[in-house]
Amino acid sequence: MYVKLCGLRTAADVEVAVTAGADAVGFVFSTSARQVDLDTGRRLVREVPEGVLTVGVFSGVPAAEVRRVAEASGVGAVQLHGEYPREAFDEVAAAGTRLVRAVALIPGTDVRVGAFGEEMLLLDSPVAGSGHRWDLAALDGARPAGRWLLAGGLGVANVGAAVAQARPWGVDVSSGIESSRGVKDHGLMREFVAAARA
Ligand SMILES: O=C(O)c1ccccc1N[C@@H]1O[C@H](COP(=O)(O)O)[C@@H](O)[C@H]1O
Repeated sequence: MYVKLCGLRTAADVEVAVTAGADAVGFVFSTSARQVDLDTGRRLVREVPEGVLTVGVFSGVPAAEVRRVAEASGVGAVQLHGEYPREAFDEVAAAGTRLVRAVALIPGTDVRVGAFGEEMLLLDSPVAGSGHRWDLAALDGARPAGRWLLAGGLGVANVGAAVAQARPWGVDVSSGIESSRGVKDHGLMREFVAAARA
């Protein structure tokens, strides 16, 4: 079970995520209570050992700016949420990063992994980073194949059941590992990684 912990903002967050065994760590560069500026993001990326994927998370940021921040911060991957067209993915890919496409599972959504050139698909609630759950029954008949991550309102108490029902390749979490909005709870981070893999 691939585990990504998102919305990290401090060196201590990064250290806990890495020692807990996260496969990927996310830094939000767009407007959010979890937003990090470029200098902070660059510094945190340097704290992450090789083997753990660093992901820059963006929503509503023009592709050219995403590419600039991705290059300047040194993230290994970019996660794009929302209405980005295929051309935006191509433009960001030119920075040499890996790509994660984040979408909500609503009618008409293309849920083929790689359809926009991405390596991983992330299925999330319609409001990214809100901690809202969504109806996993929507996956019936629309379950992607391959490298897709489940997100949206996951936490220590529900990740096991969610994984059993959705059968994702991996999971991603932000709100569920916080003590208050934007503040990571290091105990919950460790417990979440263990629970996701239990
Ligand atoms: O966390 C944010 O503030 C955020 C902002 C902009 C785009 C994505 C964001 N977070 C992503 O939301 C999902 C799930 O979050 P949650 O566990 O429901 O809080 C996760 O992929 C985050 O990367």
